[in-house]
Amino acid sequence: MERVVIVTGANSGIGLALCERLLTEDVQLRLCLACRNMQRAEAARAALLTSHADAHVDLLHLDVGSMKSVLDAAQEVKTRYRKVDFLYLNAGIMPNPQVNIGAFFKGLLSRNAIRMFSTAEGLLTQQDRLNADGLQEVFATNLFGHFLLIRELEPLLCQSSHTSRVVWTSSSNASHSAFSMEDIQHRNGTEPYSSSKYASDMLSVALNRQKNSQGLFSSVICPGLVMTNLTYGIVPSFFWTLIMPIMYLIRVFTNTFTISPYNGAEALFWLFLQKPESLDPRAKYHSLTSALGRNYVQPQQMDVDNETPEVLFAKLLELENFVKKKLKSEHLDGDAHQRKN
Ligand SMILES: NC(=O)C1=CN([C@@H]2O[C@H](COP(=O)(O)OP(=O)(O)OC[C@H]3O[C@@H](n4cnc5c(N)ncnc54)[C@H](OP(=O)(O)O)[C@@H]3O)[C@@H](O)[C@H]2O)C=CC1
Ligand SMILES: CC(C)=CCC[C@@H](C)[C@H]1CC[C@H]2C3=C(CC[C@]12C)[C@@]1(C)CCC(=O)C[C@@H]1CC3
Repeated sequence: MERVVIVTGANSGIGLALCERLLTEDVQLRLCLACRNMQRAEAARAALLTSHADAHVDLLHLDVGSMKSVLDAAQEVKTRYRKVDFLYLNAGIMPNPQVNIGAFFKGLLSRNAIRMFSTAEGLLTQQDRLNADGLQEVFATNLFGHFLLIRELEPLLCQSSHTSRVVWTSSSNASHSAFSMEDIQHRNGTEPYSSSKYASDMLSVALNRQKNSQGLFSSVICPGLVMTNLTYGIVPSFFWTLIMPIMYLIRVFTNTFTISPYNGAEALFWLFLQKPESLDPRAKYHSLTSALGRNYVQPQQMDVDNETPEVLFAKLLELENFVKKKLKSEHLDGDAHQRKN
């Protein structure tokens, strides 16, 4: 039977590069691009079909930052497919990023310069906002929408007859210190991106603990520093072009400067080829590119303890209940309003 692969945020950057690589590997796949903007999704589909004319590429409307959209999309997936083999949780945002220039120059002169270039630790802050569901937008998009999607697709992902995989596009910028269990949405800080990515690392560990026995395996990757719309939002593209020679020089010292979306998708693609039983549930798989341009994947243990992931999982379940109740009551209010008029 053909394998079903769903990729969120598939219309650009690392997600689109992954789709291209998956079809090159297996043109028999049923590949589903889950995107919030259907025009961009159509364009991505057309681009994929240019190089893989016989491919089966489906489109799914999914705004992973809107809980109603996630529930509707999951319903649609359940009517279309009988199983999901791979669910790539790749959509992500970093709104209003600010680079701390002072910290950058200080870091440049310190012993931690290479670490700073690979993790951006202490360099970046963002300004988040509330979305229409009353959730912090970065948390909702990067983590909670994906959590809800997994929960809704459990009947297709947790089947004893075969294994399914979820793969999180996390980041080296995920940071334990940015995350607080008392403020999982990061309402009060200025590093919502680091917090959401750290939460995805923990959630993956919790999912493995709870769902491996039901045939569901979760993995985490970091694509390295890649030139995409996300990074062009941090520093304009002309600046990246100007400093590109310096970027290739830095690559000599840190192989985390993967730069192209194709290279960045290395770990996502590599995981597609692996048997889930052979993977380490506590590892983050890094896409790396050597100074000579060779792509490879290296696992690194995540900074996650044994208990905290379970606490986060329980908190997310609570929030799921709350959000679903709220959506239901809004729906009933809407119906009553319509009957009145
Ligand atoms: N670039 C980098 O250096 C790094 C990126 N990452 C992660 O890689 C992932 C992919 O990002 P990247 O390719 O770089 O950047 P892009 O901005 O090119 O891709 C992000 C994708 O996510 C989609 N997306 C954003 N919000 C939503 C939403 N609410 N619902 C559905 N789709 C959404 C975007 O759609 P649209 O086109 O409509 O905006 C786009 O397709 C992200 O999770 C990011 O955090 C991690 C480490 C480094
Ligand atoms: C000379 C030079 C390369 C200057 C650029 C300085 C910074 C703008 C970058 C240094 C490390 C980068 C980095 C990211 C963004 C741009 C930097 C801060 C990310 C945070 C992008 C998104 C991620 O998920 C991880 C990246 C880590 C490294």
